[in-house]
Amino acid sequence: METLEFQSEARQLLQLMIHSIYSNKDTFLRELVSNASDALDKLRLESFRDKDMQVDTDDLHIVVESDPSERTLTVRDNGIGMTREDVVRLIGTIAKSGTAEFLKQLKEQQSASGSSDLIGQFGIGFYSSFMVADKVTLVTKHPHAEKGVRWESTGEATYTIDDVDDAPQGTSVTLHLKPSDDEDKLPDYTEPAKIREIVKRYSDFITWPVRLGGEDINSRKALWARPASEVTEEEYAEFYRHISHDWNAPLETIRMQAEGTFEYQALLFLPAQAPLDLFMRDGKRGVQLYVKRVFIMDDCAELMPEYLRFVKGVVDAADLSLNVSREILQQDRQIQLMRRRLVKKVLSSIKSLQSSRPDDYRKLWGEVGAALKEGLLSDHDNRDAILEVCSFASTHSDSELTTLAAYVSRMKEGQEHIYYMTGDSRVAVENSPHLEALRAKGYEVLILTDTIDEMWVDSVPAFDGKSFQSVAKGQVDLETEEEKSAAAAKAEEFAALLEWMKGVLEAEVKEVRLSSRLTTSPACVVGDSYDITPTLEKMYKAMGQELPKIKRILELNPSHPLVEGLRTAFEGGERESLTDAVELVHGLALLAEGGELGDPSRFVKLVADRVQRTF
Ligand SMILES: Nc1ncnc2c1ncn2[C@@H]1O[C@H](COP(=O)(O)OP(=O)(O)OP(=O)(O)O)[C@@H](O)[C@H]1O
Repeated sequence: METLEFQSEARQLLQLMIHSIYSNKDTFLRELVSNASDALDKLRLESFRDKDMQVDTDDLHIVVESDPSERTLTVRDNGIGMTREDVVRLIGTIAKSGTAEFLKQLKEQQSASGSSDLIGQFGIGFYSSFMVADKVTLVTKHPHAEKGVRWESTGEATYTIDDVDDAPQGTSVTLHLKPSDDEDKLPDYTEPAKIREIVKRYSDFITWPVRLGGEDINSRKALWARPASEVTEEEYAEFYRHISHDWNAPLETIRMQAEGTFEYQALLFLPAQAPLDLFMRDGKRGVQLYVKRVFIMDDCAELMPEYLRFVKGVVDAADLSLNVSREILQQDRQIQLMRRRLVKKVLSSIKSLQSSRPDDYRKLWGEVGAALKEGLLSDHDNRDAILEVCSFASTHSDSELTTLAAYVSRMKEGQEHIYYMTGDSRVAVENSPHLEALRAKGYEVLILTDTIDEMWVDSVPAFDGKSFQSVAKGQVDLETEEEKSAAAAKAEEFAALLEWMKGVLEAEVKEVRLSSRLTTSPACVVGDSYDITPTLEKMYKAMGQELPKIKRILELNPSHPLVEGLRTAFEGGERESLTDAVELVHGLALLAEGGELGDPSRFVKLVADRVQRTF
């Protein structure tokens, strides 16, 4: 027999369970039944794939047994079981993404209010047994392992692990229950009526029989196969928890049914809270594939595109083979058709949420909007539908986001484009000089600060016939004919200075020109229409991509006294001290947009030098 230590995160979680004041302790049984059900799914699937595997799949089931005199409760399945390595890895450590984050939140919340209700928002799994038991024994056997394994722990720092010669197929988990105690809200879990009640409440839809005293106690009716009118909100919520491990109720339930040549039923959920792994590299997609009520696979990429990875649920197709593989799914035209319909349905559900339950829509957008926007790049067919459900910050309101339709409805007479500016933060964008002329004209500007925004704006041509125009790129055409001819005259006056400045700043900029976007600032830097933005440039560099230096354009405000002064001095023949001044103007323009200076120490020296001369 070996004694091993729990990994430190696992230990923390166990301590939380042992000392849990979480009021709903009944849920431990749901977790055990849910694990058993997954193990049965896995065994059946393996046996389809590996015909030589020596397993008995005739009567796959879950048994719950209690012994009031010993005060034990056992949940047993004849599923896939675990090898010794599995037990150490799966039970001794917590590999689940988001656990560290959960523990951190829990600590913060505990220090704030002393409550631990957050436990209820996290899939707590096997360890939840320690809410009700002071010792847990697990015996398991995997079909590929010669011997079984016996694991035991009191939930303190260590557990023991030992070989077992005669373990049956599958897993049994035996809880040595704490004494029942009404005060501590700890009912007697050895009582059959209590067990029956909990299984009915949480696990009724489990596709495998759950047996108690030789009797099946769950109805096993797949929710998606029952008439919508018969399924209660609670049942949907329980099912959602079972498949998503999200303890919040779903924000929206979507049902779909297709009959005819290719029959399928879908039950999908939109979350009230983003999955913890939404932006993690190995994050999962949430749709499971069933064939005629039989679980086939998790995380089915062929059914839901990546940008909709927050959608959880089940698709049950009637006409596929139980042996269906990912490769087959990828090539199947019917599956592609089905996926297209599922995507359209999800997008239209979000759209109707937007109009019928705007608060819920806003909540959803806040949680998953950044993922949804990825679809603007990857899903050209549905681009318009995605644009319709997008919301953005804008100069119209400090706190409320706007849809594009609302933006368009507020467009000023003569305004042709949807103006936007990308940047690191709202403050940086709002204070940037690029916005000045648009502000003066009363034009609204979208403020785009998500990383993904930098990318989709370049590839999405228009919304409702109005093209997207960056206020920090290209020429911003805001002038009337009169203003244009005045500007042409000004350009003439400044031509020599601009040419000379371009020479001075040759290493930094590709052009110096007069601006139509400035009203109060002396200068700003802008990109050409097809140049990548400084933020994107930084991102590519951070990913290790070598890029040629991207020169931008310096724009001057001809009515600013500083710029006027430059011209006067230039015409007076001044060159040497003007060179420094030109460098300073360029540096100021970079700082004003929240950008980075090429050579900060030189800039500081130039400024210090100027300041000194004022004494
Ligand atoms: N009855 C069982 N049979 C086979 N494997 C099991 C069984 N119970 C647990 N396991 C294995 O142990 C792992 C950890 O279980 P645990 O309940 O802690 O987390 P989980 O089920 O992965 O996630 P969650 O708790 O969020 O549902 C499972 O993923 C599974 O691989």
